[in-house]
Amino acid sequence: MNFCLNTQLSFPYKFAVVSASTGAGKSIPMANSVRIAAAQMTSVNNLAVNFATCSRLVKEAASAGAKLLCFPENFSFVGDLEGESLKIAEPLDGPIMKGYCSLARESNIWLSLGGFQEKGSDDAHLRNTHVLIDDNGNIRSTYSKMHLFDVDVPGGAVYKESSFTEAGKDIVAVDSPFGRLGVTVCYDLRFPELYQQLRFNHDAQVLLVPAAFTTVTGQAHWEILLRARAIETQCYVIAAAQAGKHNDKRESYGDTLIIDPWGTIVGRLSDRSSTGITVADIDFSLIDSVRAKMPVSKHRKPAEFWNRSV
Ligand SMILES: O=C(O)CNC(=O)[C@H](CS)NC(=O)CCC(=O)C(=O)O
Repeated sequence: MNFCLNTQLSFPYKFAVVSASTGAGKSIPMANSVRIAAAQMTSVNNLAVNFATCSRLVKEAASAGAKLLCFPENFSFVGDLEGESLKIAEPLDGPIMKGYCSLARESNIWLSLGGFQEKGSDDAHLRNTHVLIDDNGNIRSTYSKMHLFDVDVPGGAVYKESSFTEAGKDIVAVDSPFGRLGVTVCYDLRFPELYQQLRFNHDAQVLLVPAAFTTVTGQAHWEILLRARAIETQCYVIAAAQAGKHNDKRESYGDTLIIDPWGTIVGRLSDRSSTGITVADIDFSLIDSVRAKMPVSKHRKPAEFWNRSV
């Protein structure tokens, strides 16, 4: 086993990051860290095709030593026509989710499924639900997207997510081998208060932001927003993205990113429109050192400070 030494200069002081390599070119995570991966894909309106893609990416992630693979919003289906998503929406104990639970169990890997079309409270609505599955195939948490994308994208399409989707109301943070995960979806990214809650009231260390950003807004805002969330919360951010043309009407920006708590991009695919994975090690000592050197949790004003009558 040989050791490769790479010194990360992104922090205000030099520190050596030593990662062991197996000699076969595959490094293994440092002592106080764990390997994760984020997937990028172009989901289509075919459940079996998307499941096959996800299965292939799971194998890639597992062979890279990742213990968690994060998939983007709409991983299992992107509708072509109006209402197609509603037709395939299922409950969490339906065949679609059962298939992904088996995939997690058989591959011995945790899966973050960034936006499952979960059957809603009536036939006209679904929930856009982020499902976290452990490596035994058990559902560990579900979070339904809180902020719905009702937006007239400048120079792009008009979206009305609330016309077919019910908004979630619950903030979800869950303990895992990858730290305490703050669970969100896509458009939530634009609402910093959710991430402030996840960090400061729910002790999140790693924020999950699976998405299907439009090409117009992705070009303008995707990386900036993600790096801002990582910096202001001092958390890792794992942002698995839909990429490329889903059909003749819909295209996603892509650019799957993994960002460390200092705001440094530590994972990215070279082609933001390709299908594949990017891998990074969650370094818990980096989270602790960033937070110790810049104790924003001690410096921030309490809620009552802002609500006081002046
Ligand atoms: O369509 C679905 O099934 C799931 N929902 C989505 O993918 C929605 C559109 S309806 N997309 C976004 O939220 C993109 C946000 C975005 O692009 C931004 O915030 O800039």
